[in-house]
Amino acid sequence: MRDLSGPERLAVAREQEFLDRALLRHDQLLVHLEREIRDTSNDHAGKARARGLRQRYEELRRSRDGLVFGRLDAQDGTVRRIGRTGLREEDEDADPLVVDWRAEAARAFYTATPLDPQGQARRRHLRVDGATVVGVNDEPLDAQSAEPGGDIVGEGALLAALGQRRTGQMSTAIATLQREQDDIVRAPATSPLIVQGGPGTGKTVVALHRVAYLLFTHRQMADQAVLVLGPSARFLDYIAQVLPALGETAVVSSTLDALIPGIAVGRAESRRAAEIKGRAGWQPAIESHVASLRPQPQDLTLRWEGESYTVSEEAVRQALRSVSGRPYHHARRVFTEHVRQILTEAVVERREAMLTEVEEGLEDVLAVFDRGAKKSIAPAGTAVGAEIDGTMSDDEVDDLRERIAGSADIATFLRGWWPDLDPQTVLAQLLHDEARLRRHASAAPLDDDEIALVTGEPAGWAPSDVPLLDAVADQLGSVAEGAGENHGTEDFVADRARADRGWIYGHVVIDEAQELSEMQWHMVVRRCPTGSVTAVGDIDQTEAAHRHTSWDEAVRATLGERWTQADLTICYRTPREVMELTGPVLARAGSRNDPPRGVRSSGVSPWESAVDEAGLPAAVVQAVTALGERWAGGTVGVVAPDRWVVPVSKALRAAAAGDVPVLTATGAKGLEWDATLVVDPHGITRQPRGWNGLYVALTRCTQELGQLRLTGEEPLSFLPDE
Ligand SMILES: Nc1ncnc2c1ncn2[C@@H]1O[C@H](COP(=O)(O)OP(=O)(O)OP(=O)(O)O)[C@@H](O)[C@H]1O
Repeated sequence: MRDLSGPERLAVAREQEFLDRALLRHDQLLVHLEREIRDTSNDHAGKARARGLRQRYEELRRSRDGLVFGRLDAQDGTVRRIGRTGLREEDEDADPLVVDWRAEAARAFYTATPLDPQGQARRRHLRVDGATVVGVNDEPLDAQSAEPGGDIVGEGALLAALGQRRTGQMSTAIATLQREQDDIVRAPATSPLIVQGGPGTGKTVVALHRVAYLLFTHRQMADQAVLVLGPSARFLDYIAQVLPALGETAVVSSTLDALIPGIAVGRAESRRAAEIKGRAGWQPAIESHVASLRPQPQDLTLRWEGESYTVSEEAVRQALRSVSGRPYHHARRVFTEHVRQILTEAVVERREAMLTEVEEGLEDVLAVFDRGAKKSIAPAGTAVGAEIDGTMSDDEVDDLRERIAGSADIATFLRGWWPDLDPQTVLAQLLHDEARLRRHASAAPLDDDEIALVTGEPAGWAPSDVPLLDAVADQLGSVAEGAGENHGTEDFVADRARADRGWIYGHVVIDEAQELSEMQWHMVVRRCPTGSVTAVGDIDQTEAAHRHTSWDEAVRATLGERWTQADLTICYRTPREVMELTGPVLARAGSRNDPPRGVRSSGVSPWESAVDEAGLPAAVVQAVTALGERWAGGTVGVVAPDRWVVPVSKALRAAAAGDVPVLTATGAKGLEWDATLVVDPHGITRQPRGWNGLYVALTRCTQELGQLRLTGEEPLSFLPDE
């Protein structure tokens, strides 16, 4: 620990005193909550209350680490402590002991600057180790302290956080969120928001902190859960700690490939196939295909209690028309209701006709009696006449309706005529039948080559089939009534949501959103039709097969004009020395954007060296070993073109060079290490969208970048600007 100056030592002692008090209160509140949970009643209301209390307990328990990390002194002398969660005093009317970082009252902590002090005089960041305050960083917020262009908030604390060794797990940034990030975290969530930012600008940080903020501010979102979509399982692993650390449990995180319960991707695919199958034109094609599978109008003859009843073709047509906008199985349910109603009416009508006949016959008989016996035995209006007056009572009709509704024979007959369908069979029918494909894809026709490629694909599902399956499943709807509606009995809403393809989420967050095809966008919108979506990404890092080079192109087919864009401009991860290399690479990737501005320097120059093919694996082992030693306690990652991944991994394993990941640029998306070794950078550029891939590879390090190129290739650092 460094020596503290006199004033800082005094400040540390004061903050320690406060932290001790806050920790004591924290522990008291936990005990109090435990007692409350134990004492809740066992009825429905009690259980719901206990669920809420347990959630609060969990949030509070996890907030002990980082309980207080900041302090804001207002110009009027008011002092507020900012922490991971809010803590109230015993006296309910008193000001809170600690303000939750997500509360409006904490906002100035992230946004006040000397040029815009928002009534504040000083911001203080606490450096805390366990339960001990080890230092403070103070930042005066008066106009004299203003620096031109100074847009970094709490610079000392931020640089200390950024300079730390990476653990392989992302950590929270609640103490040092920057102004442009905070604006996005707290932006309204009523329509889609797209956040464009270069590598390392904190897009993932912003996305995850936004989830925590939204769940805190809009409690109803916690009942619907929030969906977080990431590019790979490795990436989801990397961010897995952040939301629980922020106290959030109502979150489902997934890749798009794994989002449909029961469907697993079983094969890879060509880029061409992925591009073709990602196009928005599949949506109308699938709608048209599924619509064509509905039964056609015809006379339907049903048997009821030994008699036949025919629902005319015209009546069937009308009933079909009235359900045309609904998903296939849902439409069948409503259609079945119609038919049962028609049958009930027909049975009633026939009964009544029969009863009328019986009554008329009886009257004739009575008349004969009357004439013969000269006396009346059943004058009109007596009990006999009321029972057999040609109409069925309401109770009788209700009973009939119920029996028809419960009739297994009628249900089986209608299911035979309008059968259950499953999404996988229906999609396979479309994909492997050329004539059908041409017919239904007429709105966005595929050319002959494209048709041949799609119909010739092997069995099993590739990633681009998943959104198609989802679209089919959506058009079909669920077979069982009530499925897909947001209810169930599991304790955690996330478990219910995860198991239900049709779940509607309160909010959806997409990381690396630039990779989404149009059909994947459809899949997202289906899960949140209100458009409460935050998508973060960098259009310049796009590697996916689609051809979009702007957000507008990427989302026009699904979001239309209904979205706004926010930008992140400062790179927190990659040191300035490395960012300076990326300008020409970005230009070659076809971007018109400048790389983001690096906020910090690592003081380590990026390096490159050349090696021949045969010697490359050994050279990687040597370089990785050296980097591992230099960044001991941190992490090293290798990014290489496809063809080098296996040989380089083998060489590292054989040399027992530690647990160093060797990934393609695609696999490295969103990840970071203290040091990155980029292997055969020219090889990376020769892959499709290779310059974008190289841009990803170069921007993964927080400290040091090394490159091993093949002998004879130009050093990338000497690339001319284009
Ligand atoms: N305000 C902040 N305080 C502390 N650390 C931050 C802050 N913003 C970003 N970082 C750190 O900077 C690094 C990059 O952030 P992040 O991964 O969110 O960037 P990104 O924009 O998603 O990058 P990429 O496009 O490369 O995936 C991470 O280590 C993150 O913790």
